[in-house]
Amino acid sequence: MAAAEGLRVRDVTVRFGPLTAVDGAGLTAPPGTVTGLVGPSGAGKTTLCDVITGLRRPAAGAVLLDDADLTRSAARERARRGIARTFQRAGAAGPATVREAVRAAAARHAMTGEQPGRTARDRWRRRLEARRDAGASADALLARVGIQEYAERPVRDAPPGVAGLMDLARALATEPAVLVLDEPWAGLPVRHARALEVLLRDLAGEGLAVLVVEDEIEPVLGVCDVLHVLDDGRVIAAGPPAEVRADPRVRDAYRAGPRVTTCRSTGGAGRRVAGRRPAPR
Ligand SMILES: Nc1ncnc2c1ncn2[C@@H]1O[C@H](COP(=O)(O)OP(=O)(O)OP(=O)(O)O)[C@@H](O)[C@H]1O
Repeated sequence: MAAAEGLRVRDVTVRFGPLTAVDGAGLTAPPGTVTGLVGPSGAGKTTLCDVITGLRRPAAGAVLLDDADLTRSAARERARRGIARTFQRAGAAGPATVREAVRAAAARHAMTGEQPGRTARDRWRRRLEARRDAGASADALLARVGIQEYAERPVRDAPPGVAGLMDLARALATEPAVLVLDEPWAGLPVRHARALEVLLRDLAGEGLAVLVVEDEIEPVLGVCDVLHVLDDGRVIAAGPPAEVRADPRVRDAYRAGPRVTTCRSTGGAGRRVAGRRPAPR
């Protein structure tokens, strides 16, 4: 069997009408590694994550996981193969508690994920056991991401940072091989932010390929092994975080000032101006 190579994204291009949001971008996120993807607002990071997770079909390029080409696979198939994701605006509506939301993810995974076993009967028995244990799994995951004290709160009342960690717990409930985290530090109090850094390192230590996406370089500087910088849809630098931060092209990209982009909320008809970003210090 081929060695696990993790996630490989090659030459991806996405267009929205006349706008090229992602322009031949590529990156790798190997197992056992925290990989960073940063770039000024509007650079194309979320669109690239959508391509990785199967929510958007690219005009060109490929997404590979180990030796499988997933470019044409549906989002559900990618999730089944172990690609999990959290979103920028996390959380869910409805009356469910934080614990119930995580338990439901664990129960769903118990019934749909791969289970070891020699016979179909063995595998079915394991599924039922895993579903029965989903509550205990949820409690362990909530403790792992550090939000057990919010377990009985309705999801809709969870502060944004807690909702993000709940989404992370739900993603971990699927026992992923690749974890794509879109702005995971948004809204997190300092205590949780530091704990998240440690958790991401631990997850990589357990063999996961972690891809963490942020606008700014600073939040990911201490946690990533490799950093990619996206600007105007192109990867302009990749390598060790400190070297990438010092790269003049990266400093220029962050200094470039407001970026005029096509506005999502108007279906591409309007324009918006992204805020000025401070250059990395
Ligand atoms: N559905 C869409 N229709 C039209 N334009 C879009 C759509 N989605 C994204 N865009 C545009 O594509 C470009 C890249 O957007 P994207 O959200 O991927 O950037 P980003 O780097 O994730 O930005 P942010 O950090 O602000 O989320 C932007 O110009 C954006 O306005």
